[in-house]
Amino acid sequence: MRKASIIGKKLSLGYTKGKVQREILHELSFELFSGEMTCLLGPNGVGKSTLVKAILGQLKPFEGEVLLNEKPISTYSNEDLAKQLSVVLTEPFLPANMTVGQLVAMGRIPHTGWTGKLEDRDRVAVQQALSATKIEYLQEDRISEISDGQRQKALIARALAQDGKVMVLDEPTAHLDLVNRYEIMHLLQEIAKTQGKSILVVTHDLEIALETADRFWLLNCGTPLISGLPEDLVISGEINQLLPGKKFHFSVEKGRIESKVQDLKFEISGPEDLAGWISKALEKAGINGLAGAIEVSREPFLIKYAGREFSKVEEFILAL
Ligand SMILES: Nc1ncnc2c1ncn2[C@@H]1O[C@H](COP(=O)(O)OP(=O)(O)OP(=O)(O)O)[C@@H](O)[C@H]1O
Repeated sequence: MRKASIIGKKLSLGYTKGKVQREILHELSFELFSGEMTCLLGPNGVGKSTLVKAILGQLKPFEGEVLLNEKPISTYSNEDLAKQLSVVLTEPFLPANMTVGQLVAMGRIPHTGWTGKLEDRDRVAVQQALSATKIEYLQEDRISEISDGQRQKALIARALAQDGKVMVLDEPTAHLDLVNRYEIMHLLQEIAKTQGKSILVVTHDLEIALETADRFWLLNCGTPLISGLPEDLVISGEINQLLPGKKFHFSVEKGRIESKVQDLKFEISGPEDLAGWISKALEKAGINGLAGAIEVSREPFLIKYAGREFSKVEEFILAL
């Protein structure tokens, strides 16, 4: 039986300026389950951070309520909230001289108070967090002297040391390279599974989220929040809510976003995956159509066109 740590009930959210209320999100309902990493996706400005603020109890809803472990979030004291919810923000201020170990120990503040005096159980929690994020070896290093990916892991470790059931991360992979982006998202999914946490990640990284997330929340203007397994949303086509324009769609076969008209412009015979890459390169080169068919083979890779053969897409494009 799945357990929801956070439940949103008909939430209407927005901001008040003077006496004017500006509603951003209308009557959203959702459940954030334990043991899962949920990715929240949606276009810029749709209200993802606004929703996160409400989930963290930082923004009072115009209507509806957020329940944390079945109790309205508004009834929790700040101290109790800090024991239940941990947050990793995009660009937090970090004192450069602090070591990774000290940073992670800060996660224990809700348990130790501001004196920061660690008891044995706090030290155990810090070590467990360093070990879960695989950064024990960085414990004595200064945070100004480690890489962006390592710093991100240290921030995740701090949130883990806090030991709440719910972890919320706002774009934790922004500024990271591809390998680090995969690594961080895999790590978060593993933590959700093994430690039974509810992890909510706000991200624009659709392809990595597809690989790693247990669940997607899709947010779009004026529509209810869509929650489901990423695979179900791909199969049903609901994933295209993220690409509302006419230009792009999500290719179910290729598992990535592509231009809708791309494959129609060229007549390419041969393996479909290779044809897709050739078509993409031609389009990028500004070639909108060709008279005659292109033939492509895999081993050896050869493009045949108008009686000539090319072993690289670049040579082919130069010859056109
Ligand atoms: N403190 C605020 N006061 C008033 N309006 C705000 C405030 N914060 C955000 N907004 C407005 O709420 C809307 C949603 O913003 P929000 O930051 O939640 O979007 P987002 O989906 O997180 O965007 P992005 O993907 O660009 O981070 C925007 O129109 C924004 O201008």
